[in-house]
Amino acid sequence: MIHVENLSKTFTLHNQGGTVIPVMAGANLHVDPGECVGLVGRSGSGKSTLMRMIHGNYLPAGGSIRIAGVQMAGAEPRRIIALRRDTLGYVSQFLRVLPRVPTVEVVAEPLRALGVAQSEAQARAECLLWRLNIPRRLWSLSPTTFSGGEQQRVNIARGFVHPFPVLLLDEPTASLDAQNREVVLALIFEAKARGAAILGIFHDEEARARVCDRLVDVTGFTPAKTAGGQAA
Ligand SMILES: Nc1ncnc2c1ncn2[C@@H]1O[C@H](COP(=O)(O)OP(=O)(O)OP(=O)(O)O)[C@@H](O)[C@H]1O
Repeated sequence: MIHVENLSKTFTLHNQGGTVIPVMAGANLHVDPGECVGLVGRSGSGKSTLMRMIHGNYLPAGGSIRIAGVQMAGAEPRRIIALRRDTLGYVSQFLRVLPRVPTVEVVAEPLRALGVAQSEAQARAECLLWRLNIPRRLWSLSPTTFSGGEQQRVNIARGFVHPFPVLLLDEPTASLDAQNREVVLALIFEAKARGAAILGIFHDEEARARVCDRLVDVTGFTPAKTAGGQAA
């Protein structure tokens, strides 16, 4: 479902004399349906950068990213938007929402974008908010004033409300207590069981060991390591 081949990335610092920083070269990975792969590597090795390229936020310098058969690198924006709507779910660490939109609508929005009827979208959103222990009295309020852990759970509910075939998870258990962490791990197991291909960054080592089938060390994709034609 996710196929990354010979991917490279450079950042150009336009406000610092156009300095070009190579951060990744020769990155290869794949994630099959029903599999959860964890990205590991020291801080600054490029885990988030790789995830953002796969989500289509960062443009690679070279190489290929195919998701469910679609070539992401260089795809037209409307193709990327369509892929994110149908196929590619993403749970980032931070919730970004429009002010004044009630929490239940924030969670139901991915279903509404797919044309799911309002009543069904709302019911599915409420079910996830209930599973993730967001108090019912908060469902009609905007999540902008919620605690960090509550916002993260709203983000997770939004990412799991539609059975996306591909899921990118950036630290999904980072600010959660033990009980909610178990709920998130259960959601990940359920997604794997229905055949989702999942790529995640988990600093929570125990969570990583429990849900990941394989680990990919991004440190192997740093340009210094791949210089001279060494395989990554
Ligand atoms: N927008 C950007 N502009 C310039 N450099 C960037 C940008 N984003 C990331 N980098 C650089 O790319 C490298 C990889 O960063 P990245 O955030 O992907 O690492 P990471 O492995 O996710 O780190 P951590 O585990 O600390 O979150 C770092 O050296 C970082 O400074």
